Amino acid sequence: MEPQKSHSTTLHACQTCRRTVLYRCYALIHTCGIMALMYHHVHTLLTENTALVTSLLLLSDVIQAFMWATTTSLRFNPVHRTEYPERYVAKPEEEFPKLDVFICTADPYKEPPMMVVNTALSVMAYDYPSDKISVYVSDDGGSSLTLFALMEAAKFSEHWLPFCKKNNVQDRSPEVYFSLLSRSWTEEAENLKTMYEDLKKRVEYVVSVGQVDNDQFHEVFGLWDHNFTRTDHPSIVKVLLNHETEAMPNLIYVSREKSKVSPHHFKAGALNTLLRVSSVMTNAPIILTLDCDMYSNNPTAPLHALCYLSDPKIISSLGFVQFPQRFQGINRNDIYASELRRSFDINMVGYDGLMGPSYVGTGCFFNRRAFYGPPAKLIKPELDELNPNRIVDTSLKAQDVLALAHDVAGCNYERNTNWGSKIGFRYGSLVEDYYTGFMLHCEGWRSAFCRPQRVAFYGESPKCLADVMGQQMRWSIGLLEMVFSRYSTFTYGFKSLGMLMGLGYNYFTFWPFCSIPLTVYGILPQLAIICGVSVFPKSSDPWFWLYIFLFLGAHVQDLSDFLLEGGTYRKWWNDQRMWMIRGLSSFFFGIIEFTLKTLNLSTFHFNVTSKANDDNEQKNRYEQEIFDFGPSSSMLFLPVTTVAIVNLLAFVCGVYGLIASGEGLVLELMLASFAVMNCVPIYEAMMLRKDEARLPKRVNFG
Ligand SMILES: O=c1ccn([C@@H]2O[C@H](COP(=O)(O)OP(=O)(O)O[C@H]3O[C@H](CO)[C@@H](O)[C@H](O)[C@H]3O)[C@@H](O)[C@H]2O)c(=O)[nH]1
Ligand SMILES: [Mn+2]
Repeated sequence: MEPQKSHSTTLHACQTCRRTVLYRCYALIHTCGIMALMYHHVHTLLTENTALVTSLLLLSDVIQAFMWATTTSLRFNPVHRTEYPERYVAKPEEEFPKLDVFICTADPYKEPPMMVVNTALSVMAYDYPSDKISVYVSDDGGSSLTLFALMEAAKFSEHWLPFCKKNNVQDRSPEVYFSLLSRSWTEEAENLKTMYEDLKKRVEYVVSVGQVDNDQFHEVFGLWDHNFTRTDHPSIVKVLLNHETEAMPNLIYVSREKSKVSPHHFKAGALNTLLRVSSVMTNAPIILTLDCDMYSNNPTAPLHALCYLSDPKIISSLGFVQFPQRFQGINRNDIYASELRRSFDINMVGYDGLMGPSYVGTGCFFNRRAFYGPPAKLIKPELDELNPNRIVDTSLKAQDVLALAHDVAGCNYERNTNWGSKIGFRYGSLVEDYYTGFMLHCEGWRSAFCRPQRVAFYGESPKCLADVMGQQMRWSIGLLEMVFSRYSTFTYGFKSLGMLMGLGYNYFTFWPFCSIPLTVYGILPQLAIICGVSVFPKSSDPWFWLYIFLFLGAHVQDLSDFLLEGGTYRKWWNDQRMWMIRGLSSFFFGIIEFTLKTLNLSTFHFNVTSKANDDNEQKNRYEQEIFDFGPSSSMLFLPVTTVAIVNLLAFVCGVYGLIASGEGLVLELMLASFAVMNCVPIYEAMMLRKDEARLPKRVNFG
């Protein structure tokens, strides 16, 4: 398809990917293949005496077919967009809208305060009028250490921001900038580096002793007395930097009130608090949400987002502009598939051609209005001060403004209001990001996927398998909460979004259910080999070729998606291996945890993923691409190791059978071989390795 002609005034263009036609044709063929397979199963079910096995295979294949349909909806109209920020910059500065940045942190030990500092500094230093930026940091850990670090950051920013702008520095996270040693330093840079290192020492010292010297800053830190705990404390709002006194961004520390008896809704609750506090103080029409590890790597990111968010033709229904999540320090072949290419790139391009990408919790610029009801119907909040269209003309340091800011950060504020249901980030799922984006799309908001050449944000990804599994288990539970909520992607989703986008949203919510086919295909045919019976058609049977075709078709297309969106063959291989491991651990236990949670037998919290990188051995293992099962390998790995062992046994039996009788169970054996190839790192960890990150015997043998 021809690229859209871009006139010199248009700020963005959109182009359909070239693969589209081919993909649509293939979809038709694959659909026929799936229907044939279903016919085959039903026929077998009715005519042969293998009810249990066939039903299990049928169930698995129905789930896989649905999964394939959801993926296919995202291959229906993939698009690539381009922005022209240089045209935006040509505007007079007065026309640049105000920008409120939200940064969430929750635990000073899993999320080191220096990380928060770097993220905050990197966005404060945006190529954007400084006095239009306000950075709000939400600290759910209620930690004086984080506040102390941010006070230091405020002081340092007065040197850092002018330096970046004067020298057109591209890496505006000081940690990144100063770690690039190959530069030839100017004296100015050298001085700043010393200043930064002193700051880092002070912050890290405070973190290591666990408290701030109370005598020195009694006025501020006096709040942290012996009654203060992270789960029980009053609301704190501190203006650390303020552009009324100088041409600097605002920097505001917020720790909402917590009490053990009020629900706080984890990150969604924190974000809603920031929505209100920022409304009261600055009420910028554009909001950027970030996790504390996601520092800015591209100083022009806001301009890219504004190419969409300022376009009068689309703004009335444009809810948000999502940037991909990218991670720093991923090892060469990405052994844990934590780049999540399918989630953060491939699928996004697909959604983008429908209604727009889902919200992924970080690196997203919102239209503030989107949090207050559908495009055509503003839902008024309970206070006039929270109205998204209000123009703020008072000082954010005025007494009444500060008093109200503390009020709206109170833990009982949301009682009997629309917050979390009709207004703001939505409650009820541990994947508050996916859920909120879904609800906004259902209301009629659209979104755009923005992927500038220079990556806009970099974050941390888990560096050991146990952490990856923990994260994905939390997601699985959150996704199941969505499936079984009133606004299920299955029912409400299809009704509100139509067929393609509805299917697209079910792609993720369906993840946990994939543990069923993975378990069945990981055990059943293998047991069949061991017992010497067949579950799949023999190689002389024409149905044999249908299996070959479907397997190859699905895998080759998956690989092609991967390569077309910038992946490599090795990363794809690791990605599909992780899919198997995740399916047998995170998704599997996610279903169990969710069931327990629904029956009130367990409470699963938002366990924050650790971003601290201080374990050198773990770091080394990661860099050498050695699977790290963590020091205390949990039950989580039991299904994976069981499947690995069963497959190895089946493989040996199968090969033996083939040699002994000349004719074997070809499909079953092919499947077992495929699984064995995937399980190599697991065998190594079980049998060959001696280091502390191997799998302990306890997990090997139950
Ligand atoms: O009670 C809480 C719990 C978490 N967070 C913050 O939420 C963010 C995300 O937490 P993290 O542990 O990093 O989760 P991930 O699994 O890495 O995050 C992905 O998945 C989450 C949903 O499960 C989304 O919120 C994230 O944006 C998305 O990157 C962090 O900044 C936390 O500080 C809070 O503010 N309050
Ligand atoms: Mn994260």
